[in-house]
Amino acid sequence: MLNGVNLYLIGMMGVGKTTIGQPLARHFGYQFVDTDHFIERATGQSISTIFAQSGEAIFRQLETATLAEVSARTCKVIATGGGIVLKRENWSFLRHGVIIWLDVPVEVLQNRLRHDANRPLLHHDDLRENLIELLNERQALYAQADIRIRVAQTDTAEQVVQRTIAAIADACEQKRQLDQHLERLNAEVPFQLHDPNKN
Ligand SMILES: Nc1ncnc2c1ncn2[C@@H]1O[C@H](COP(=O)(O)OP(=O)(O)OP(=O)(O)O)[C@@H](O)[C@H]1O
Ligand SMILES: O=C(O)C1=C[C@@H](O)[C@@H](O)[C@H](O)C1
Ligand SMILES: [Mg+2]
Repeated sequence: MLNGVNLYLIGMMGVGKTTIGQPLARHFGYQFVDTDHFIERATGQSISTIFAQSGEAIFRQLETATLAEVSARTCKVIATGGGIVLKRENWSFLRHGVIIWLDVPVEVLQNRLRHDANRPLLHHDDLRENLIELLNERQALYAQADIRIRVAQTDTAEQVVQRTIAAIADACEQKRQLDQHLERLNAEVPFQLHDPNKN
């Protein structure tokens, strides 16, 4: 169905990109890659340590280099870092594949991330405000995805996976129909070259 085209999962910290990406990859017979994990393995440092010792700008450079490397390959489900949408350059890689936004309400994220100490951009003294601020900055960027999956408080990971698979199938079918329609149009109205000898 996908012909090797990569799937990119985008969205805020804690939306479930890593959790959903693994079963999604199994379903399509794809390999799962997580850009955060890739960076941690390549540098031998945790994301928190990279932020603390080298700063966010260096982390973002590593993130873009990682995205470039994995985008050169096919048959991947790629869980991206929550901030991947921030750099325009990253979109040229994301657009190589199908981009899926996992859209989860702030209240749900707040619950999931309450006890998480591994995300350097989270301030636990006012987690809710912090998440709202980040989301305000990024919402319009996430919305550029090809597919938006709205996840409710009660949705299990398995339900989200099944809904995502169905949405990908729909998107592929729409693309197939559009291609077929364009092919028919091309056959009906052949492109005519201008003949300079005819007035
Ligand atoms: N549908 C779900 N229902 C309940 N819990 C979930 C669901 N999806 C993910 N979780 C839980 O939420 C937490 C965050 O999920 P995960 O680490 O997959 O998010 P992420 O998008 O990869 O975050 P990050 O951008 O920080 O890497 C995990 O503890 C995970 O088990
Ligand atoms: O939302 C973000 O900017 C981040 C999300 C995480 O996945 C990591 O990539 C890092 O903590 C930054
Ligand atoms: Mg993750």
